[in-house]
Amino acid sequence: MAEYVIYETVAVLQINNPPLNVLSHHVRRQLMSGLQQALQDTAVRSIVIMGKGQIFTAGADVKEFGTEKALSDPSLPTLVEAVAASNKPVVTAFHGTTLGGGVALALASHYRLAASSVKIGLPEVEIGIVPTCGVSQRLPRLVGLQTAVQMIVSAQTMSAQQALTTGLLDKVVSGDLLSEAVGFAKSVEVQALADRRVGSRAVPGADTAEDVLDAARKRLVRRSRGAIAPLTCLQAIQASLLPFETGMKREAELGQYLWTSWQTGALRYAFLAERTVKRWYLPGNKTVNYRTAEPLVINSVGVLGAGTMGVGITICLLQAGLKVVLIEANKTQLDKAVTLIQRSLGGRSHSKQLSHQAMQLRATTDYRQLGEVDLVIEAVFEDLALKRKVFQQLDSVTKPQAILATNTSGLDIDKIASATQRPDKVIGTHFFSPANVMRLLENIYGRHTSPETIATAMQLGATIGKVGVLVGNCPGFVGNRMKGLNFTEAMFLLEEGAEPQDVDKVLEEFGFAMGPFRVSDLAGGDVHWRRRIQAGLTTEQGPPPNTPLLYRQGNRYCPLADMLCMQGRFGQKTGAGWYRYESGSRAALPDAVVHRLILKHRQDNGLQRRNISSQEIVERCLYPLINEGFRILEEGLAAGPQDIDVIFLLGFGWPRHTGGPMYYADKVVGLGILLRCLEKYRALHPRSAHWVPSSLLQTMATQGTSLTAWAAGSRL
Ligand SMILES: CCCCCCCCCCCCC[C@H](O)CC(=O)SCCNC(=O)CCNC(=O)[C@H](O)C(C)(C)COP(=O)(O)OP(=O)(O)OC[C@H]1O[C@@H](n2cnc3c(N)ncnc32)[C@H](O)[C@@H]1OP(=O)(O)O
Ligand SMILES: NC(=O)c1ccc[n+]([C@@H]2O[C@H](COP(=O)([O-])OP(=O)(O)OC[C@H]3O[C@@H](n4cnc5c(N)ncnc54)[C@H](O)[C@@H]3O)[C@@H](O)[C@H]2O)c1
Repeated sequence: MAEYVIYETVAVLQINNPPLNVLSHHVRRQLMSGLQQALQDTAVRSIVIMGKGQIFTAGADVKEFGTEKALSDPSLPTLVEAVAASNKPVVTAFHGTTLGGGVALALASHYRLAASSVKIGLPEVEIGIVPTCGVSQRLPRLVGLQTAVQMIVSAQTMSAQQALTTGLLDKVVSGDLLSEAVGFAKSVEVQALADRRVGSRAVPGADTAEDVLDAARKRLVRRSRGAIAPLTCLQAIQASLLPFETGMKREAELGQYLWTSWQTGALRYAFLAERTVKRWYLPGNKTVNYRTAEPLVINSVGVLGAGTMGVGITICLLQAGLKVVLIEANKTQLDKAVTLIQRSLGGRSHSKQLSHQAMQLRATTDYRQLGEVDLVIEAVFEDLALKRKVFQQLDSVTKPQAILATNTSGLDIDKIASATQRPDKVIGTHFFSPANVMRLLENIYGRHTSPETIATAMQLGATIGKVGVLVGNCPGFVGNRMKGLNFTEAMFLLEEGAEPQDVDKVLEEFGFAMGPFRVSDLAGGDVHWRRRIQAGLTTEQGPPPNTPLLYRQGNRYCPLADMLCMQGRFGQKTGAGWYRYESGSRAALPDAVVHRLILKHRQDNGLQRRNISSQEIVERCLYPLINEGFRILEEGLAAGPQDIDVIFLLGFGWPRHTGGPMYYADKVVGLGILLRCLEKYRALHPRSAHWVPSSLLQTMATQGTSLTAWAAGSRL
């Protein structure tokens, strides 16, 4: 709702729609009637618009998008233009987070003032729409093209000081916002409004417009990777160079184009899915959930193993203000890790300038130092016997109530837990590389993991700024189990005629930040090699005795990745993998050694080379992965498709404008087409079981049920 209060000659319209004052239809209706009342009331000489509670407003109600309510009268564009047309000065006063439609209201107003706490942003591009309601036309006129591009195309937020400097704000106040706003409104009641109407101004610095727009266009073409919103938003900003009314028409056209594109649906789904997975429950037992299970308080954490992951995990924990005890068996590695951690926290090692966070780190080779920690995250080599040994040690050195978590990429949580006397306190906390950058935390519960331990791991994720997703225990869990098939098929494509750079290029054009072979080189090919050795698929010397080269454990098998690892080509960490890397550079350069290895492998095994289309590369690399997602839902190892999609959006760089693998299958490909495609490849590749369609998918495709509808009833 919106409240209407008169302060002498000032009418104050206060949005009151907790928690985020979003501009839902009922709020818009009340704002509009309040505005009309103020305009008709002759005693009223100025109007203030502001918000009650934590923030001014998070903008339009995203949950109304795609429903009639979003455009129900008064739509947001109508309300905003009514403010712009006011013949009484309108002052918008904002505080806290102010986003989207809230900025539109402010730009249509004659004056803008804000509390110093304000954070101003235009996240529309992130949900695949143009910031319409005049934002793309008025903002450049107020702050110039460069700043408008940064705010609209890159969704960069602005602080109060920046907003004042750029001219977005007229005043920053530190006292009581309401009284400051009323006082300010009174002070401008006699001012002329003509030059206060932002739409009537020219865009400052228009003479360099083409350079600014060109530079932005070049950057976006490189970075958009199939997402249409950023370039469309840039076109809308470009229209601000036209006369205002012409520009407004162009903005509406471009707004309609994105509003009706499938990508905005996918981006909105991704936004809401990240929030939905926070409301976790145990698949198969809804009584255990985020409301019923109480997390333990965690103040100090032990990290075991100071390698690639241990370092990233430690940085996250320290940045969240937790105390960390870092244990590493190899003293040289430990010292290297401490230097890396201190550097990334902004301090220099061995100097008084260590940041406060870095001071919370204790690094040692002595396990006994873990005696007082509340939780331990183990990140030693991916070896089940070794992990069971260290969990036994942890069981004896840590306090009985401490939680023991493992960062394994896919080993059996129950097997690790059974090495301890406290399997109820053992859980998988699977970070993604680089652990201090990737926002995902895949939490894996075992057969005995208690609700309290699950709640603690989920809370830990939120504390360190990660999005926690709860999944069940199976080889590779959800992420790596599905991703493994993407990599398996990518290697088969090499046997059949492609080069690593061909496959990576197609998947990067599809929208992935990196293709499967570049990702393998980043994470280290040895991690998954250790897993294949653990699974008995290969050995450090090659195929296990009496095992065919191209067929293992009942399935077609490609040994190319093993061959690279046997040569010590683990990727970036060894300077060569599927690509070669010049020293100090992360640029992946095609490598003749790999080309020759693939050629020889084909010749030695009578594998015919053929041309492979981009469409086939997309289908072969993504559809088995999606099919495996359906199997995971069937097995009850994930609560819903959102959980799987968030894992891929935040853990594997799945292109956000396609919503994630399950949404993409459901809304873009179509389950019927997906099923037929799986059946086609099943016939072509009978020795790969991953082409057998999941029965859940078959049921849905034949019954014409959508996955979203299937999942809708299941969330808490
Ligand atoms: C065919 C005809 C075509 C006509 C074409 C054009 C018509 C145009 C008509 C509309 C014009 C719109 C114009 C305007 O420019 C558009 C916008 O304003 S778009 C919205 C912009 N705002 C956002 O994207 C908000 C993003 N939100 C956030 O970044 C964060 O939520 C936050 C505000 C920073 C708060 O963060 P947190 O404190 O961490 O809280 P959560 O994120 O967990 O959120 C809590 C809760 O609130 C829900 N929520 C958040 N924002 C919105 C929102 N804008 N609308 C609705 N709901 C929102 C969130 O989902 C959580 O919900 P829960 O999961 O608890 O149910
Ligand atoms: N690298 C990735 O992309 C990635 C991503 C997610 C999960 N993981 C998992 O995280 C774990 C660690 O992987 P990593 O890439 O950081 O490996 P790594 O080889 O970089 O580091 C492992 C570290 O553990 C140390 N160590 C070994 N045995 C120890 C012991 N008994 N006590 C203390 N320290 C010991 C080693 O000296 C080494 O420094 C593995 O289980 C891996 O599967 C890795």
